[in-house]
Parts: sequence; structure tokens; C-alpha cells
Amino acid sequence: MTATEQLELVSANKVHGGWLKRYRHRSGSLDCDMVFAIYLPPQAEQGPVPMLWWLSGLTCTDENFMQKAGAQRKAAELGIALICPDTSPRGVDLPGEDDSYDFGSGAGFYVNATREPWARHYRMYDYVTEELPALVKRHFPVDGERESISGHSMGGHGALICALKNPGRYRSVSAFAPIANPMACPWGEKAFSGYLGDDRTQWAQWDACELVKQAGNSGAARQELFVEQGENDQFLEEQLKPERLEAVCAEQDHPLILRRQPGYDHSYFFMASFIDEHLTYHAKHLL
Ligand SMILES: CC(=O)Oc1ccc2c(C)cc(=O)oc2c1
Repeated sequence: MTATEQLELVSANKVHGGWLKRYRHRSGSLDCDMVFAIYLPPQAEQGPVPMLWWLSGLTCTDENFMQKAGAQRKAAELGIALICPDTSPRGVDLPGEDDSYDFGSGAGFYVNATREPWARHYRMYDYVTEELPALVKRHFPVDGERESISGHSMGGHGALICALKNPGRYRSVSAFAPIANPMACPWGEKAFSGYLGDDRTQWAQWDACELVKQAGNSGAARQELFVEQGENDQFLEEQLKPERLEAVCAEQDHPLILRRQPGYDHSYFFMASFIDEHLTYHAKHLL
């Protein structure tokens, strides 16, 4: 811990016997102040609990999942901490940062930007895989050896790439309506060209389909991917493309559970409907 590290409590609410707390801290990797949310189940009063990281989607902050998904009841029952970072650096005031919902503020895409002016602050991959986990492990009763990851849409993409880029790190990974092949959809092409430049070989490091292709060369065991997808999702065909992940997983013999749910859209109503099953899935790997 650095001598100056400070966590400022923003809010605290008791939920299902545990505590949902929000904290502000100075992020070194993003070079700005950030807020994250953590739900500690009642079991955390007795000793360290395993963790589920939740990565949210475009336009979200640390708050959406905690307020809308209804995950705390099951997390309290299972004894799993939930941790939700914000989705981009905040307050850094870069030109054009607030011009659109799918780039800049609220749209960090969980990559480390290499292109100016984004490279100094837009390092969400380092933030969610290194800086914030280290901080959480220093300050809260969590078991650093037991972590899993999940997310929605842009955050589903984030969860998949974090797991695929770090074999053996997360006990399990799941995703709701992930942007499965960002190199080949308008959201991803805009974000990757803006943050990473025009060299598509660099983009491949941040694309779940490309990482599944590369996973066979790492020597590590292939980790199962659990994906939930609503069939009435308004972004399904143009942006999400789960069939591409399905095809590449079949081609590479990479384990994938892809569940298509009739009638469900892209909203948090979809996540609220299946979050308990995802928590139960992660609990099988964490407990
Ligand atoms: C709270 C909420 O509705 O979140 C939300 C809405 C829309 C989207 C879209 C379109 C993409 C995404 O990545 O996340 C996302 C989250």
C-alpha cells in the first residue's frame, strides 16, 4: 500500500444482511479519481469470502448493476462478494470524451489505450485486472485466491477477455449479451480504432473470438465460457454476434455454454431474470 492510499466512503446500505458500499479512490493506472461498489455478504463478518467481479456495459457506472440486477439476495445466501467498477475514467476532460454514448466516458471497453489523447487515462484493463483487485484485497475481507468474473454487453466482452487473457486466474467466467467479436461490429470498430489505432493486429489482443483462437497456443487448459443471450435483444445481429463465438469455440474445441433465451432484450430485466443462475454457476467454482 502506498502511504497516501485513501478510500473515501461514498455511501453504505445494508442489503440482505450484508453491506453495499461505494468508495472513491485515486487510481494510478487511470490517473483520476474513481468510484467502485462492493457488496460484502453477511459471511464476510466471519472471514474472507470469494469474489465475483461484475463489469458493466456502455453508459453505466458502478451503480447500475447493484441497483437493478437484484444480485444481492443470492450473493448473501452463497457468501460471495460482488465488486463493480465504473466503466471508464471520469473527470479527465479529454476533447470529444462526452460526445457519444459508445466512446469515451462510460465506454472504456476494458482495453489499455495506446493512441493519444486516450493512452494516459483509458487503461481500464489494467484497472480492473490489477489495480482495483490489489486494492480490494488490501482493504476488504476477501479471498484473493477465489475470484470469478462476469458482465453485460461491453462488460460481457470485458469479462471474456479478462478471463481469456489470464488463464487460471478466474475460477469461472460468464457473460450476458457480450459484444462477442468487437473487431467485427460497429461499437467495437469505433472503440478499437479510437483507443488502439488502425493496426488490426493490435485489436486482436482484445477480442474474445481472436483470443479463443490463440488460447490453444498458451498451453493452459481451456476454460469454459458461459454466455446468456436474449433472442429479442435489439443489438443481437449488428453488435453482439454470439454465433461468431459459437463458431470459433466449436472450431477450436473450446468449451462454451451459450443459452439463447426467447423474448428477452438487452435490458437489466434480462439480467435480473438470470443472475441467480449465474451466481449459482460461479459458486460451484468458488466454494
Ligand atoms: C442500465 C442499462 O440499461 O444499461 C445498459 C443499457 C444499454 C447498453 C448498451 C446498448 C450497450 C452496453 O454495452 O451496455 C448497455 C447497458
